Amino acid sequence: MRASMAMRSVRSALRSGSSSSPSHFLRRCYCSESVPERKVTILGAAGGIGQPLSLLMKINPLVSNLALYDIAGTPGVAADVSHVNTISQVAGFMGEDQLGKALEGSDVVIIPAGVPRKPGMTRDDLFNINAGIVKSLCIAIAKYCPNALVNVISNPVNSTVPIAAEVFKKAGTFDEKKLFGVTTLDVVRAKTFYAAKAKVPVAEVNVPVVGGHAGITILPLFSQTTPKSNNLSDEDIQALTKRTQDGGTEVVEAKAGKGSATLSMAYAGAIFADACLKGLNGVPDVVECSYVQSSITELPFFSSKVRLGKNGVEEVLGLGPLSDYEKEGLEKLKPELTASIEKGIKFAAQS
Ligand SMILES: NC(=O)C1=CN([C@@H]2O[C@H](COP(=O)(O)OP(=O)(O)OC[C@H]3O[C@@H](n4cnc5c(N)ncnc54)[C@H](O)[C@@H]3O)[C@@H](O)[C@H]2O)C=CC1
Ligand SMILES: O=C([O-])CC(=O)C(=O)O
Repeated sequence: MRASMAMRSVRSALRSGSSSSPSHFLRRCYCSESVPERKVTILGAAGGIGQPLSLLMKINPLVSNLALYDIAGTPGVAADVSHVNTISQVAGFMGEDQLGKALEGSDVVIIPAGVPRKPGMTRDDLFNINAGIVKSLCIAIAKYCPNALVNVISNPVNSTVPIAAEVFKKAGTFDEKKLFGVTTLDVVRAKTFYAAKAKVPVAEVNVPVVGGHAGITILPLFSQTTPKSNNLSDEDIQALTKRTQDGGTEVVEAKAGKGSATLSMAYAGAIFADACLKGLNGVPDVVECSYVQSSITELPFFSSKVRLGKNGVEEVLGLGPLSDYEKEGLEKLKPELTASIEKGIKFAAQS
């Protein structure tokens, strides 16, 4: 009796677009309902994010094939993850000559490849190394799985997504509906910090986070939070905004030279990839924030809520009503975000 109730709730979670519920996400690993075959490839799978993300994708029942690629270390990660008794088949790929095989037939490619920050660095300080890594991986994506949805995690996301777009344009495969910068961790943080401050159940909290993914370009819209709390002052909202903007730095400093967020990022990346898979599978009303090609502001790339569907982005949703504080934050972020976008485009054009 209890088992059949559990299966019913698992099945309804599979159908529903509420991809952000952690309990649904974990319970679904016991589900055997038939869903389309889907291949997910992780590029950078042996890294700090890549390993836990590989595990989380292994327990996602929407995944039938999981390809784990890195320049080193993937045989061990793949062997380890492959012993988890869930339905997906796992294969490890190592080195550039195996990249094509890792990508072939992929529906969703997740890119956490690249170097992370150390204390004192900005995300933009990673540009010189990560821009080239993302570029070369995107050249391979254009060749081997041009129709895949691409989830870019590698920083600086504000620039690496425009780089990916330029690579795909050059290859003639660009589809703006299929390219995403993963900003889910900003949403995850905003929800966590807000729930703790407002003393509301964290699982019920929703906060859109718009703009980009670095410092002041991260703009949480706490005025649109649900459930609404009336016990927070303007100062509280400003402090929550700042903490969300500095969330990455908080982790970088706490790790004291041993990298940046990996576990919470793997969780966030798994939520976003799950939302992409649900959209591909035709689940209605799947909405997540993501950094995409956009016309909701004058900036060519912008993060906002997007509705995901069978072809990727179905609709880029508008910003909704903003408080005066958020309007000010929006204007302040535009010059930095514009410069990061231009830097990415210029790099792709020159290299
Ligand atoms: N979008 C977001 O919210 C977040 C983004 N990040 C970013 O994610 C990236 C990865 O972070 P970590 O996993 O902590 O770093 P890490 O150094 O632990 O792992 C990176 C992995 O990428 C691999 N790699 C390097 N070049 C590669 C290539 N050409 N092809 C395939 N794999 C390659 C490395 O071998 C390594 O295993 C960083 O750029 C970091 O800033 C981190 C946290 C949050
Ligand atoms: O802060 C970093 O370098 C990693 C990152 O993007 C985040 O944790 O949001």
